[in-house]
Amino acid sequence: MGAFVRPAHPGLPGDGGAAGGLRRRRAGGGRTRAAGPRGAAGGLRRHLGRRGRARPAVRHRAARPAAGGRCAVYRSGRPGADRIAPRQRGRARQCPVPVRRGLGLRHRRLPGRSGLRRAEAGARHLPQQDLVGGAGRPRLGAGGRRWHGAGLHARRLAGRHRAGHAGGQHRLAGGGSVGKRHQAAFQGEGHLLPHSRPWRAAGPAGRGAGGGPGGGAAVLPAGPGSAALGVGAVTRSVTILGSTGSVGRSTVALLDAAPEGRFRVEALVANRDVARLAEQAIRHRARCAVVADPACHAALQAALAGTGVEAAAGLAAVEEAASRPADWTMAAIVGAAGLRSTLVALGRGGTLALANKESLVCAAELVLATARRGGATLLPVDSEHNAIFQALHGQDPAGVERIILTASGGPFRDWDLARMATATPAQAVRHPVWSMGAKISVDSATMMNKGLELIEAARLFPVPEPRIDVLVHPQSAVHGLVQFADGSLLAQLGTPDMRTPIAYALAFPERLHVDAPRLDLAALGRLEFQAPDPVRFPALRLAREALQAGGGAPTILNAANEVAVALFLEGRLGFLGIAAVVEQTLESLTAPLADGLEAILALDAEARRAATGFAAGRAPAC
Ligand SMILES: NC(=O)C1=CN([C@@H]2O[C@H](COP(=O)(O)OP(=O)(O)OC[C@H]3O[C@@H](n4cnc5c(N)ncnc54)[C@H](OP(=O)(O)O)[C@@H]3O)[C@@H](O)[C@H]2O)C=CC1
Ligand SMILES: CC(=O)[C@@H](O)[C@H](O)COP(=O)(O)O
Ligand SMILES: [Mn+2]
Repeated sequence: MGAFVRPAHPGLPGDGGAAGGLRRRRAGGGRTRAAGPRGAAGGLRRHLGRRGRARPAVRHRAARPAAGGRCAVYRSGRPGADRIAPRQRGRARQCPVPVRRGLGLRHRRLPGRSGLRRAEAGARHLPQQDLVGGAGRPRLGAGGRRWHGAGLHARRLAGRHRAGHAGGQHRLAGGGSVGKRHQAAFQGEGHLLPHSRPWRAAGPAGRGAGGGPGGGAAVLPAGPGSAALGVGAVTRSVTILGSTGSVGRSTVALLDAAPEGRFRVEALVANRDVARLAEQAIRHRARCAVVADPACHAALQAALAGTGVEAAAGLAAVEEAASRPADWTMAAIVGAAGLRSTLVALGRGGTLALANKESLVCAAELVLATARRGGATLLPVDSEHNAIFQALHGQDPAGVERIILTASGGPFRDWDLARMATATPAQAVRHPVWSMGAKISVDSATMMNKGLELIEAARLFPVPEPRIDVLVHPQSAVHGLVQFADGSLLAQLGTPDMRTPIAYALAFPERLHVDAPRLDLAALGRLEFQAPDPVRFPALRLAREALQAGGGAPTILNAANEVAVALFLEGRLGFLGIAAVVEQTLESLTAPLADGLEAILALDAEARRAATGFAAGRAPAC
């Protein structure tokens, strides 16, 4: 179908061949043709079998020594070819917009944020954190309304998970049901269906967007009975999971700016930043404040003594905080460490604003099924997904042809591979546009962030993977685009300030006033777009391949990446080693779609062990 192009990959001494492993395995190391439309995913797919098919256990493959390799790029062979059939792969497409270089726009960073934060959810923490089988398991669905899912998405989920949901009519926001038109138009992963009617305003808090009794659609905009909040006079209760981080603090800043009485804080959760957590909790008179690290409990108790704010610590306390009734919950814990609390919040209904993309990457089906079961409304906060969500607002999904995620290109956008091999943590977290936590900043530097976002988009939106593109856009003014059947391209633009997408989720379907700098297009002058470089940024390809492979591959990808990023930040792995370790881990393990939380966490832990081993086997700082 598509022409097959092989640009030379210079490789590097000690580079683990991050650019070529899966394909090398498939192609036998030689020059080959693309393996048909699904070519890029063939390596993983062959091991995984049909997506979602139950297999007894994780399989290990013997570790192969990685070697520098060459990288394949697939390009669509004819104009519009990748637009025709959902299953065709038109990858790394040439950007139709002329490419220009050299213009930058700096994001006004949040005051007080240091550039280099530790990786809170890194390799060292997560497996030990009692994520598997620990105390306080989420009460998934307990007390929640039953999901009567039988529509397109419901059936797909039920097919992959033996979750026991059956029968009934899957209702969309606005009271409609998933129709044949949707099924015909979207055969992909998408679960966030904008309704063909304009989305409606909020109903009683705590109710899902299911549209009526027995509803409970997961990632839907408001319908009757929706938990979407609006900005009316009623006080809304808010919980922030990860309140001390970059997203958490932007969320608190919106609460600070809101009129008195508009929002009330139920719970705030952090890992170890007692001082900031206590300050936030006291200022907003939170009902409770929780640190995940039990070692910080005494300090938190001391900081909150006499304030009336309840202090708690440990994983069970984090989940208890997430289970408290709140109209709106921000999921902004970094990494898969945020999965359990995200599930707990979704399981009790209400609105969940999702920043924690890793949860969706490692456990999409479970997250979405839990949201449906709980009757929760899931609103995307990640800037690109929020932009696309805005562009989809009121649109008929049948008319959506393609979605485009923009990427800044990160701090190493113009670096060659030899220079990237020398990149330090301090350089990697210095994002050219956004001010963010350390982990996501490194992800931006490798472009794994865009890979995770690709998977996130495929899970959220009714557009299959081949019709999700990534374009490097250094100004980060255009956050996401949707292309429609009539050729229209709708985009959301704004200055790079997370308060804007968070506010959209906080007030949805209305809008809050946000004191973010306005985008000055005349000052900006021009917008540049270019195709990502798959040789210098193999992580994006790995994520696409994991998405195509399905099964447990995205879980493995995410876990290996978290390990590799944490080791990089600790100075124990070179920058190029991040993608190499992820690739080696993906090659070494095969797994079907994990069925249920414990299986997902077991696979996550297995991938972390494998990734740690691969990283240890590399020369220092490679
Ligand atoms: N930053 C951004 O602009 C964007 C971020 N995101 C996503 O949002 C999430 C958060 O990112 P960001 O705010 O940058 O991250 P930060 O590192 O800045 O903040 C992470 C937050 O999570 C807390 N935390 C870390 N580990 C745990 C744990 N095991 N249990 C409970 N709390 C924990 C931290 O607490 P403490 O401070 O005590 O360590 C902190 O509050 C990530 O998934 C990221 O991908 C998505 C889009 C944009
Ligand atoms: C703000 C946000 O959503 C981040 O995910 C951001 O997009 C990261 O920048 P990159 O585009 O460089 O990954
Ligand atoms: Mn993003």
